[in-house]
Amino acid sequence: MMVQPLPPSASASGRPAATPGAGDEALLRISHLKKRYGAWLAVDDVSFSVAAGEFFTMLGPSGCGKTSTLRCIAGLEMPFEGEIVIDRKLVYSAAQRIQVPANHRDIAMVFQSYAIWPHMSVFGNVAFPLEARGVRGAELKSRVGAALETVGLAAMADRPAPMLSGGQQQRVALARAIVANAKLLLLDEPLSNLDAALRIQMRAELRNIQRRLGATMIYVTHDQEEAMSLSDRIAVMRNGKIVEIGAPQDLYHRPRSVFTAQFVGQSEVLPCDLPAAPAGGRVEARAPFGVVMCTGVPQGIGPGRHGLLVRPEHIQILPRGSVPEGLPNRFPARIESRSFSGRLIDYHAAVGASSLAVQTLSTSEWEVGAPVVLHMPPAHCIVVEGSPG
Ligand SMILES: Nc1ncnc2c1ncn2[C@@H]1O[C@H](COP(=O)(O)OP(=O)(O)OP(=O)(O)O)[C@@H](O)[C@H]1O
Repeated sequence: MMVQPLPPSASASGRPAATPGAGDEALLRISHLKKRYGAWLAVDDVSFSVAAGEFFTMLGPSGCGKTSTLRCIAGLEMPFEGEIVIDRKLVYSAAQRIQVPANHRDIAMVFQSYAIWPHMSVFGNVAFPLEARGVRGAELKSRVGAALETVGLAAMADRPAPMLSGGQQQRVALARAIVANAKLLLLDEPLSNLDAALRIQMRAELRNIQRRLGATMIYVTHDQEEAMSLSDRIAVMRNGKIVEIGAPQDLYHRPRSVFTAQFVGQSEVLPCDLPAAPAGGRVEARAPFGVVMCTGVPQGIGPGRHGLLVRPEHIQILPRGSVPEGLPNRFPARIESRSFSGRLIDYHAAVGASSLAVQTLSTSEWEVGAPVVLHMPPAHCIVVEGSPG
């Protein structure tokens, strides 16, 4: 293994070393990673593992440290603390003063800008990483052909790179990344320069390619829909730290933190008070408009100020006067606004001094000003850690 000594300023973390042990199946393991630009701490104690064949996404707002973390994995940035292990090889360790150069890590990268070479053909672009490793002749032809086949560009091998659409250029970049069979594919907002329709089409293609190849992908995006549709697991990031890691469904339906609840799904979170700790997975939360029975309570939440999340599609609008007796979480409300978008209608309803977003199928319509009852099923009333700002 080629090892580049770290400069004398790189310090040991003092934490227990996180080297891979016997039976460790993670393809990538990052432990307590920190990266600074001058005085700015861009990556602040980031740790996670990614299994072989997993599609793992770092999601967060602009400037939260996603790209810096990805570039540390690639060896394009020098952290100052922590460890990175790729396929059981220690490629970075502050404690052991190890920094394996980018070209000696078993990775390939796809950038937002595609970074394909305009003076080369499609074939030339995809062949480049193999030629750099000494692959020639029939093997080169067949491996480039297979990569182009995978991304649907086999018929365009001879076309000059500038004579391609944005989506086709992105496919070339993807083919170039997969052609060398690197252990780990790193993708930094690869779809963000494409128009909306093509982005959605490429999402599906990317996921299919990943599944077919069984590739391990680390993906960076600030687009929560993209992250949810592509990923096996998502790390939600904020201010250089990981807030929460989970499967898309879990982060959407059972987020732990106010930040995740708001960022994933773009829902409002209301302040609430828990007078007592949950018992048997149930708790009564005091929201601004009344007491809400919640059964969606993450473990470890205690009494005090928290956030209450009810996704708009989980709130039912019922006519006043015909609400079944004994139905929990019924609140009189008035429709404030409505926005028709074809299959769905987005409402805002005033409940006490609060305004709640409600989304229904357009098969049921309510007029602005209509007096209604909002029903919030307890299983969809989620208490999250932290207080909305
Ligand atoms: N080369 C650099 N020099 C100085 N500061 C940098 C450099 N690169 C990134 N930063 C800063 O580090 C922080 C994290 O940047 P990073 O690019 O990792 O965030 P990001 O989450 O990927 O953002 P985006 O989605 O906008 O790309 C930001 O505040 C950014 O301004």
